[in-house]
Amino acid sequence: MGTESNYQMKVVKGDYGYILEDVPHLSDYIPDLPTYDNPLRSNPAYSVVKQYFVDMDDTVPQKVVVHKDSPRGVHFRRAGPRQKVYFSSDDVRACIVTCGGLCPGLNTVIREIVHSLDYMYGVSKVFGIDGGYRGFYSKNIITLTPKTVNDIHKRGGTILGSSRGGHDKTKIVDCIQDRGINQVYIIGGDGTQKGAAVIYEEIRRRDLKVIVAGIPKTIDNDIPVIDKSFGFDTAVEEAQRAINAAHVEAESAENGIGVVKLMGRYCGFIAMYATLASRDVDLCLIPESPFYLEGDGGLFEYVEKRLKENGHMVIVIAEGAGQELLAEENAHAKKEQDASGNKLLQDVGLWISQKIRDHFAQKPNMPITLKYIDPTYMIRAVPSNGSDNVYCTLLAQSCVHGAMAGYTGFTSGLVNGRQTYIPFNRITEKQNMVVITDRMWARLLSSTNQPSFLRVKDIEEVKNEEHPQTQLLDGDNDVLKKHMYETLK
Ligand SMILES: Nc1ncnc2c1ncn2[C@@H]1O[C@H](COP(=O)(O)OP(=O)(O)OP(=O)(O)O)[C@@H](O)[C@H]1O
Ligand SMILES: O=P(O)(O)OC[C@H]1O[C@](O)(CO)[C@@H](O)[C@@H]1O
Ligand SMILES: [Mg+2]
Repeated sequence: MGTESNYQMKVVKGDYGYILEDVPHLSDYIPDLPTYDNPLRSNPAYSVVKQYFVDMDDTVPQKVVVHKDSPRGVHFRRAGPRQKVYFSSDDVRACIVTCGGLCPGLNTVIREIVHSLDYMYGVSKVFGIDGGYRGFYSKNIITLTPKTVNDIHKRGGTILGSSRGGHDKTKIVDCIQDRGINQVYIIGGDGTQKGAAVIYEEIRRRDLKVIVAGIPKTIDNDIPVIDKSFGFDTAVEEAQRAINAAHVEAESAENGIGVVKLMGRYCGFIAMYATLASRDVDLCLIPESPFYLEGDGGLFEYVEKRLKENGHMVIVIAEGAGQELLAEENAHAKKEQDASGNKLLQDVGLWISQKIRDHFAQKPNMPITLKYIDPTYMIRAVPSNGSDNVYCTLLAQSCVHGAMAGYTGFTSGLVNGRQTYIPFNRITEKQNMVVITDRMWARLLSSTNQPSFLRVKDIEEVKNEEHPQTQLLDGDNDVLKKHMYETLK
């Protein structure tokens, strides 16, 4: 058994290759902290529940598919209430901030943090930060009570507002310190969690008894380690409406083509799942799977074939797909970024629609009718559905349990169906992407019957790589990921 630690993570090694990537705790840097009995112990609703409290040694494996001789592998700390807490209810001053793009479920998470703190831990001082990170130092804070947040889960967006950019570590931590805040709940995507890690480091440098806890939010599902992000199911469901409309339009015209653009800046999860859910989609294009238009095995050839076979077709395209083709065509276009430094994309939906129209304009015997639907912001702005509401509730409750128990520098996340605390650096070190040599993409290809657009060179590269086949299925194909990152840069 050995332990290595730094500010961000404590790695505990056990027998048979067991590794616990543990999260920091207040007691790592503040000695002799008082502890208190968890108020849930005397709460009639919970005290009768057998084993309601999580055992200190409970951990959750990152990989559940193992072989006879596999080492036990990486584990994360299991989330949930602990017998002892590191805050008395009256001492807690918590704040919540939402950053980055919108996502269904943000309001549910806010509501559930406020409710969990109050109903489970008797905490009444909870504040909202207005408009993302910059709100810490440029706006007044908002008081949140169970009553004021009671109905917010029925609305899309975030009642706190959100923003990109404006992360000023010193000003943010000064504000936290000046206002006596000791629990900071940060809801946001990969960029937000990077910002949370920076805040946590600064808090630790100043030796403050302040918890920094993240809740991963990303409609794109681009955060690694976790099973999926909240709002994703809602997005897939909402996308069905656009796909249905595209299908109805396409079916009603001779050689009708419906094109639907969905979100997914660097990864095509929404497009892939929306396609699998719909069954009306004939072609799904995602950033991870480069495609080409002309020639054998190209997109035009497939569109023509599909129209001849079926008389109509539906194309779903993720916004980040084909960006390298657009860049080639507009080599002189200015490379723009948003306030957080994210690359601003060109409209691939419009582009592909025009390319298809131009192609068929040269084929007078095959006139087409193409309708382009861009529902991207409509999908992001809806309230979360039932299953996402449950997911948001569990995430928020787990996060509050962890903070009260003194854990800090963590993101609350679902791993293999279990709530866990994940160190920030595991969440921020890379982005989750669709692995096109994985089973899920193969399932999509067999469902749509579209070409894979893989060139012989790509296939050879995968065949020749040193990893055994089973690792490809676990989604760890470094050769293809490297290729994808290079394409997307
Ligand atoms: N490396 C970083 N260090 C500190 N702050 C960061 C970093 N990257 C992003 N941020 C801050 O995090 C906030 C949100 O980042 P961003 O706009 O990239 O959205 P996100 O959290 O990734 O969500 P999404 O991409 O899903 O919309 C912004 O205020 C940004 O300034
Ligand atoms: O226009 P905005 O709000 O900056 O956000 C657009 C981006 O945000 C995301 O929804 C991620 O939050 C991406 O899919 C999209 O590219
Ligand atoms: Mg992001």
